Amino acid sequence: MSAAPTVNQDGSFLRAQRLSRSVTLPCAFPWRAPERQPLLTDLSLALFPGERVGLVGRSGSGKTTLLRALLALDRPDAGQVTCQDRPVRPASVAALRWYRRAVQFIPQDPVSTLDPRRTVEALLMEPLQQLQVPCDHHERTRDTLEQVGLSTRFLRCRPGILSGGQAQRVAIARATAIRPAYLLADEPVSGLDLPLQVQVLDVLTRLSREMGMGLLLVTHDLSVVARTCERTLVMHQGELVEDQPTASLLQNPQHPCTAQLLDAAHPPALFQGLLTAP
Ligand SMILES: Nc1ncnc2c1ncn2[C@@H]1O[C@H](COP(=O)(O)OP(=O)(O)OP(=O)(O)O)[C@@H](O)[C@H]1O
Repeated sequence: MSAAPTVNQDGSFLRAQRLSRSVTLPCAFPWRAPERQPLLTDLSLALFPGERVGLVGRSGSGKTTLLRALLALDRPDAGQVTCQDRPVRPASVAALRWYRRAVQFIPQDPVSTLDPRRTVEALLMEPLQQLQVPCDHHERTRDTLEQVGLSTRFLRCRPGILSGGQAQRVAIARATAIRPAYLLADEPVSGLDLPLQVQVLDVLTRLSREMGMGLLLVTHDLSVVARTCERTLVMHQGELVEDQPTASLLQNPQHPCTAQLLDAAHPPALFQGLLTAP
């Protein structure tokens, strides 16, 4: 397990305060004033060290927009993101290196981000080199591959020969090799079949426990957070409408949109052993 990360004054690791962001919609009529569409409205949240938190909401509710603000990929119109008592906003690669070491990201369809020309070893070494992580990069690469349940014989392979589940594990290993204090994952299991979803979620949970790593898991599927997350946030039309321990949220949803998500949640496979450790 890594050393406890430095936190904000309020004990949180990552904090968003009153974030707002809107975009101007294209208008077909030049005589009309352009309309603004709010994407995030006065949104605040705090993520604590080692916590596994789900961020759910229907398609278009603003989850990815929030994630991009938390990752300093977009600048909000108002509000601030703070990590380790330092403001986080878009900046040069060098200026954000400290933050990229602390907070890593798994994008939607992470397998498509693996360069097919490179070996698994080169893919895992890349973030360690780019972020100048002070450790033996070969040793870290081997350890991380084993942590995600893959043999080191895969080091010499290229992504093309890996199965979907193996490639997904390599993508997770790329994000966790630097030992981030927090991992933000955008729909990391969408597009996988159910047994593979379970496998990948269990790898993420185990890594979070073993490394003391916090996890923000974005999904529209409540059964995914039921299996993985202790706390769940619900977004609706750019606002945070619920923030509850996952168990109480599932038993007693407060917002109509949470109830709708619950109705649409995946059939029982992922709910089996609900809220018990995988
Ligand atoms: N740059 C942009 N310009 C215009 N509209 C945008 C822009 N970025 C996002 N949107 C709109 O903002 C809303 C929120 O989008 P966002 O991708 O954050 O939702 P989401 O909850 O992640 O959806 P999904 O689950 O489908 O990925 C959507 O209506 C989207 O069309």
